[in-house]
Amino acid sequence: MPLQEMHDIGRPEVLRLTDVWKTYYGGHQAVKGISLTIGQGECLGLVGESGSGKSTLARCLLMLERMDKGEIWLNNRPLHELGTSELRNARREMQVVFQNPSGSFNSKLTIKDSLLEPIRCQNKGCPSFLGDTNNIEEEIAAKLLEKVHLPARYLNSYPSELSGGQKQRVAIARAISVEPSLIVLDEPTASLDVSIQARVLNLLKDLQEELGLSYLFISHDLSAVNFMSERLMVMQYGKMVDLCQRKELFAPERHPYTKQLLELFDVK
Ligand SMILES: Nc1ncnc2c1ncn2[C@@H]1O[C@H](COP(=O)(O)OP(=O)(O)OP(=O)(O)O)[C@@H](O)[C@H]1O
Repeated sequence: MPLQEMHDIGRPEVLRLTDVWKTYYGGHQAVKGISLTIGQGECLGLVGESGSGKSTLARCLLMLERMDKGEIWLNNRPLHELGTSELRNARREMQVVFQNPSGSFNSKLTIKDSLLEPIRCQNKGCPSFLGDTNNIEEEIAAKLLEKVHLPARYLNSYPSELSGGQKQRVAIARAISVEPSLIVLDEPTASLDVSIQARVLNLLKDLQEELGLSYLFISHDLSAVNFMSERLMVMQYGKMVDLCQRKELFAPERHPYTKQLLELFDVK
């Protein structure tokens, strides 16, 4: 039985990938026949060493990279069949938080303007989870910062005035601001000091529980993936080699590579 069929995810489906393949110019096959599903309010963890194809898969599902073949369904809409303008709208239902927060901001924009960019672009008002803000931008931005535990005084700062961890918090606030169906977290803590990493992971987890967010959490670090995710998927050389519920991670039938990662990251 194919690995992806091992689980009834037991909740409405947000994202489904079917048999996704990606070959780069020069012939390197980075993604080889990956299928997966993510349910509403679920965090699916994707782990694998550097070069295993995790980011390529993420870029394919975000339709930033053209796949060789495969299907991508978001809220039961076939993204792989949409034309450019429909795709632009559908893509807005997904937000991404990348590894390097500095690269995610325009250095000339204040934190307030960066934060409000997606809401303005999508002509959206105040996100429902913020309660009453009278749709006043200043108030929306301040409340968004509050959600990621940053004081409103940073609204008029520029990205260069914030630490890496603070910038990543702003990137998270920006991602949740448009109430997306799915947030792709691509190594969101990899560029941060070890002391800050756990705090950002805790924040992501708290927000997921509070707002019922759906995540694809990508990392090379199995302990981080284990902390964040209800289900874990393991990639090696572009293929999915293992898929399990968190509670099954230590089961004897795990793939040898999963067992290797468990040892490497000393997951208990
Ligand atoms: N634009 C590209 N052109 C050619 N090859 C690429 C390109 N991007 C990635 N690759 C190759 O595809 C493979 C998968 O890369 P990818 O970045 O998806 O892996 P990854 O698991 O996300 O690794 P990392 O954690 O280091 O980002 C690697 O061998 C990489 O060198």
